[in-house]
Amino acid sequence: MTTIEANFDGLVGPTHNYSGLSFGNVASTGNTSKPSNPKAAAKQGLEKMKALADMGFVQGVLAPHERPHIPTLRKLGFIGSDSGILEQALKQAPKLLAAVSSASCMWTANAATVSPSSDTKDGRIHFTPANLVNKFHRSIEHEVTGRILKATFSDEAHFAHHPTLPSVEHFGDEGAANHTRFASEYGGKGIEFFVYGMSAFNTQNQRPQKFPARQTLEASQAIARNHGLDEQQVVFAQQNPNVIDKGVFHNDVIAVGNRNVHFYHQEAFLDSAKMQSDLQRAWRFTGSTQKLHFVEVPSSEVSVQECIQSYLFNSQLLSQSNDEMILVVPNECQAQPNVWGYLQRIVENDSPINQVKVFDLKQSMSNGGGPACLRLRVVLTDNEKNALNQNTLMNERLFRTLNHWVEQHYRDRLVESDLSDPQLLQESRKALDELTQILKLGSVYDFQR
Ligand SMILES: NCCC[C@H](NC(=O)CCC(=O)O)C(=O)O
Repeated sequence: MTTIEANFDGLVGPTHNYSGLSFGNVASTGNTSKPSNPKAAAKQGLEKMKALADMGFVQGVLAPHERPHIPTLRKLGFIGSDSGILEQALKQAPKLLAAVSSASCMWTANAATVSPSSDTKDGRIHFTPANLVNKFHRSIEHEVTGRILKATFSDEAHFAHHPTLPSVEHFGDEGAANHTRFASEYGGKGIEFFVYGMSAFNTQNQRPQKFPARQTLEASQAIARNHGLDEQQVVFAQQNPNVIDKGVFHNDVIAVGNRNVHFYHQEAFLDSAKMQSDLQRAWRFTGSTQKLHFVEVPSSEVSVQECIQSYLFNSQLLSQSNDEMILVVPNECQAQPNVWGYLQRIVENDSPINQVKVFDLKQSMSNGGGPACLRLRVVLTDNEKNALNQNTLMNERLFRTLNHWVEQHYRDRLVESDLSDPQLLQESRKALDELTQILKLGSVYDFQR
């Protein structure tokens, strides 16, 4: 039996736009009100998915959500027809309209935390959709995310779906963006590594001062319990509050792990030495005979600022074979001489990273979402892979179908005032209705129920 790691990328939705909704995410606030190109955004994402599928990786697609989300506007007191509601919302609360129109579910690293079956007590894969409570526009994602995950991984013999944690700051949960798994082989015993921004109940602990800590220790602990993980294989580490204050709003902006490699910045963690010794202890527990590699990038070579601008660590670290790893980076890394120089050296040196592959993801990057933000990792055995919804897996045919679908339904320019256009709502619903047929998801959207 072979066990692999699949990537499920979020397909960019038809309302992708720049509304500056994410305080603490400097790309989001820095690009507020710039015109977006949803068509180009969706195509850039599809190109990455197809390239990974062509390289032999299992690549899945997660559908975007219905936006603008009229049910949320109704909940907040807007009444009447859909087009009347959009018009009133634009007049009375344009920022709210922007929030319920965001295509932010594209960043599926925030969709859920996933624990592979070899880590869990009942031998099933466990999913917990993230409550994303720190940002209103993202806090409305989890219900439909849960439905889409269930429509993709429906077989209860293999897949367990948990409800989200309580939607309050104390249990702020941002999903896999703050979670990494280490294991010598995907199918072996692994370490689940949870990184948090603050402890909610222990107010004496250090916290960021300027920007919010989106993930709490208490949320991570609850997920580890719910997923039935062995205490000895779980490590919790605190993010450095100072880097959160510089704009590292998720840990996956400053660290990435795969199998026996942890690639991270010197300033990523509050206590780097403790992070290393805790991981080493858990690594011994897994019984692995391999070495656990710590590839720490010093501030003298690449600054935190350069990491945030280039998204060096928001890369996908992928195993091409047992001893070859490839790093998938956004082309912003080429524009930063220190970062690009570092990447040249790392592939030449005898580090476990042997190859770098560059993608143009500018549309998503301008909202602070790089290659790693766009994907949710799911470790799968052969049986689990066969049990999931096969219509969501990327191949030549699905790539062609989805490109054609984007061509037909997406606009190539969107500004904030377009969000109240009733035509945009109709276009999006029509597109999504078709998409649920392409991916055979059933009726996952409110407008279909
Ligand atoms: N993992 C990357 C997530 C990026 C996402 N950006 C946004 O939602 C920006 C949306 C806007 O500003 O229009 C966030 O901050 O959660």
